[in-house]
Amino acid sequence: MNLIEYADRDALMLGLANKIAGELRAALNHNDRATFCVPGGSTPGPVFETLSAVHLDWSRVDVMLNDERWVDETSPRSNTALLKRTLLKDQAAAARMVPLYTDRPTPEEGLPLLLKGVKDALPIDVLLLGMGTDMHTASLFPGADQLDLALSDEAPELLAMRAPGAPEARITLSAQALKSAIATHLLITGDEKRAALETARGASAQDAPVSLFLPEASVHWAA
Ligand SMILES: O=C1O[C@H](COP(=O)(O)O)[C@@H](O)[C@H](O)[C@H]1O
Repeated sequence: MNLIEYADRDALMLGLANKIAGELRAALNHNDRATFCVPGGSTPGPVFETLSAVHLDWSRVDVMLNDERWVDETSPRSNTALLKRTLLKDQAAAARMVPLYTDRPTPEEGLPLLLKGVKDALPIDVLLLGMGTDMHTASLFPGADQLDLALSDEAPELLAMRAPGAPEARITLSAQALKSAIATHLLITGDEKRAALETARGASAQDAPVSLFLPEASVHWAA
């Protein structure tokens, strides 16, 4: 694990956005298209805002969420709506979004309609992950109903997920799909998440799903 500590959150968000932009540019130099896989939640907004103004050939970038809450875009909990508001505008409006939500009552019913788009976008070039204080990442939650399958080598690329710590049903990329990434970054802020990171380093993937990604990840932290 490569832990990078920043003087403050502004420096973190700017530094991480610049690093990701460089990695996307490098991927586009070698391939026709690049896949950028991103978290939702409350933390990454400023990174997305900075990236949205960066000049690169966004028309060749596929942007895909790590996971989505099964709510439509009118909900303040929609990761898709967050992404449209903060990243997919300005220069980055030209990027292609890979949907992780469709208007069906449950993720099980929606998943077959989304799977091909996800498969076509894999492997991931640049993976940005978030983490909850419970050490979940994407929607790989400790105690989730399909966690064993999602962490296994037999997992499909996309799974429905329900967990005691998650208020609504979810859809998530499996660990294997996320681990296809060439570059992996974990974005965390605050003392509580820093303490959770230290706990995760010595914990199993069942107890701390984020631990699975730490060996390859650059972890970006500011208080
Ligand atoms: O529910 C989610 O939570 C995590 C962490 O979110 P944060 O609000 O603590 O930043 C996020 O990475 C994930 O994509 C999201 O669905």
